[in-house]
Amino acid sequence: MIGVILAGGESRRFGSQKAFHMLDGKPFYQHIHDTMVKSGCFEAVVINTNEVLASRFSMPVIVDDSQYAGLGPLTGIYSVMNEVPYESYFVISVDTPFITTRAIEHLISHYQGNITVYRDSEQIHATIGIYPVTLKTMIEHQLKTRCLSIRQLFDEQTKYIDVGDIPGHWYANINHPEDLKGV
Ligand SMILES: Nc1nc2c(ncn2[C@@H]2O[C@H](COP(=O)(O)OP(=O)(O)OP(=O)(O)O)[C@@H](O)[C@H]2O)c(=O)[nH]1
Repeated sequence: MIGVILAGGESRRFGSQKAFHMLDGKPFYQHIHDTMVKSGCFEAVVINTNEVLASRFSMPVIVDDSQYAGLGPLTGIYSVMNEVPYESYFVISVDTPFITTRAIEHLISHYQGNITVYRDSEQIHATIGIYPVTLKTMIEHQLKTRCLSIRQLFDEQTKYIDVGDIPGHWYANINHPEDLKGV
């Protein structure tokens, strides 16, 4: 499985690029990268971003396919599927810096070839999820037709795993600076 850190968004709500926001001496993206590597679950862990941000990372990145630049997370997933062909991809948004190895391992333990994502009582965490490569054609179709919601990929086979299975608020999604308070 390939670990994918999606880090090509605009961070409008946060006010500055979340990927580089420092938390305990490390930028968000580095926290997630270190946790994914530490989990030992991945053949490779890749950062995916847009052309503008690419040079700001301290490690090699996969840049969004220029045909679909600026279209959101689906562009990121599609670009990685193209550049790093593999069976499946564990996708994590860069604004989820508290992810733990336990949470990663738990989701993987439920994966049986269909989309597998976390959810809580209020929302589905589509960007803490596993996506098989078999979706690539459908993702490209969605990009071409500008159906840009990841949820559009979900079907009756999609598996939802409760975040409560793993204690803690490791799934906190940091969209605004205030979201960091009390985590
Ligand atoms: N590679 C890539 N990642 C993206 C793109 N758009 C969003 N993302 C990532 O997808 C995840 C979810 O993004 P959002 O929360 O929807 O948007 P955001 O740009 O981070 O923040 P806002 O501008 O405040 O909506 C984040 O990790 C983003 O970095 C894109 O066009 N390309």
